[in-house]
Amino acid sequence: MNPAPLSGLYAPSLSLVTDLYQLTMAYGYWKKGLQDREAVFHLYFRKPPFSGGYAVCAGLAYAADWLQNLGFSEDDITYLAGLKGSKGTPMFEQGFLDYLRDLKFTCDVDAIAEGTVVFANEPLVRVQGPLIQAQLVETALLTLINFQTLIATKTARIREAAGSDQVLEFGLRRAQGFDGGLSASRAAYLGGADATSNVLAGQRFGIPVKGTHAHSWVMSFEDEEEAFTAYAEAFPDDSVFLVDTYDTLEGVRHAIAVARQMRERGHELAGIRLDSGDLAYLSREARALLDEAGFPKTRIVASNDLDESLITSLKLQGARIDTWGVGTKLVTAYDQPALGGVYKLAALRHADDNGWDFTVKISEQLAKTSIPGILQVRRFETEKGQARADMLYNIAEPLPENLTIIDPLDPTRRRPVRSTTFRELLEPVFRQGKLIMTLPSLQESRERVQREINSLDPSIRRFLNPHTYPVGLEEGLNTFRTNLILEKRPQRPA
Ligand SMILES: Nc1ncnc2c1ncn2[C@@H]1O[C@H](COP(=O)(O)OP(=O)(O)OP(=O)(O)O)[C@@H](O)[C@H]1O
Ligand SMILES: O=P(O)(O)OC[C@H]1O[C@H](OP(=O)(O)OP(=O)(O)O)[C@H](O)[C@@H]1O
Ligand SMILES: O=C(O)c1cccnc1
Repeated sequence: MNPAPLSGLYAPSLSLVTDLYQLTMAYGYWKKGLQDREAVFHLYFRKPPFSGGYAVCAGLAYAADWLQNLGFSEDDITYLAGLKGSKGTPMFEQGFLDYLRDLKFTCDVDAIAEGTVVFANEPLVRVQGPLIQAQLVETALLTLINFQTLIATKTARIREAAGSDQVLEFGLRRAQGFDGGLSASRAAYLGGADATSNVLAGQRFGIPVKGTHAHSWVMSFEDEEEAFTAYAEAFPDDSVFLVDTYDTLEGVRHAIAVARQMRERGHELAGIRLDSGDLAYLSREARALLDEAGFPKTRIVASNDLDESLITSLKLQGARIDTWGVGTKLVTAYDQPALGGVYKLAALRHADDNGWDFTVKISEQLAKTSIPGILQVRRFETEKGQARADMLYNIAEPLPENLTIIDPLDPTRRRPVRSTTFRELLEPVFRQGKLIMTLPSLQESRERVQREINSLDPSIRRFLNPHTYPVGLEEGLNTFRTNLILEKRPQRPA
């Protein structure tokens, strides 16, 4: 295998992108001599975002880039050496700082490919290696994967609502900072947007860049016709006029007048954009005016706080919109601005022999109780590639011949597995710290998203009260987990 060189393409090599507690724990492990004890962590979320039925996995390319460059620079070490505890003494002793200076990433990492549809409790990333390293990478992995998975999922929903219409991502100005904007543009393209207005995302990732013009363009001329004419002179074959600065339908008439002059010079008006008012009514009226005037191919672009539910509603209202410009609500994931992905310890190598101690974090709610083991996700499919059910199982234990999956939240819900067609979702990405996966291109991951979403039943894809896709624990894993919970939870007398 010959993995693509990443080095800094996605994530700058900033190993201090972490929470202080990762370093204090690391110091503690080092002092106790536990730094090299082998550990396994899983990164997963507990509920798909937006009250939806699925999520689209994203961010692995960034995570792989960041992991590949993990290491503490002289500047990092100097900064850490200056950190003081409450008594004014150095937080970390010199021996530990020397250890950090020489630290190289040596873990195994398995992950689900970007663009795959994923569900609650499924490890998107599994990290196995020295405890100190596997713990240190938690924060960065969560930062990168939570946000991009969230935005890719949001965009997949917007793409679902838009059907085969064009979707343009316009969010940079409303994004959470430069990087929020850049990684949102990448995740949005992966999730199904056709292009972005974000020029840096175009340069960095090869995403097509597209756009129209602002109201200020119209306002800086004497009148609308003059503004449109001037824009058409600059872009005779690529003009999309924003028609709502003063009065939308008057604006459409002015656009048509300029389009006629353009046609005389051998050019066609590409489109108009509506950015306010009743987009259903105005798009129908605009379409009628353009068609009557002989411009049936001039596209209608709409923008203004759009999201998947507004797009669905506008389509139901018979809107005649060809292109949806979506900004704020996409890049900020407005209705659920964070994915609550977590990173939990699931196994520790015995101190004295080669076996494993599987670990569980217990919670009052079963939904928050973690799953022990070294997990793999097996997706059972029909012959035609429709996803039927997913099984989480512990690769450290043998699988029985007859498989049964059990709902982790309700052990009375069990399903025998009949399907013999399956694929294992977690794939090797790093072995002993070396990137061994040839990461797919952004384009390939984008195509995967649409294939993956098509593999889901419409009942899981719908926005309102989607059906829950079956994800179960393999029977042996379920029994093991139940017993482990019983063993760890104090049995208080009633
Ligand atoms: N037909 C429609 N049905 C439902 N929502 C619509 C419809 N048309 C537009 N909207 C949405 O309604 C919201 C408010 O739009 P509206 O144009 O009234 O407000 P605005 O942004 O303040 O406009 P203006 O710039 O004219 O003040 C926007 O999110 C817009 O996308
Ligand atoms: O509504 P969103 O989904 O966030 O899409 C992006 C918005 O950004 C622009 O507005 P803005 O008022 O910033 O600038 P403008 O003068 O170009 O309209 C554009 O006109 C959209 O309304
Ligand atoms: O090109 C556009 O029309 C555009 C770009 C950014 C934000 N709103 C609109």
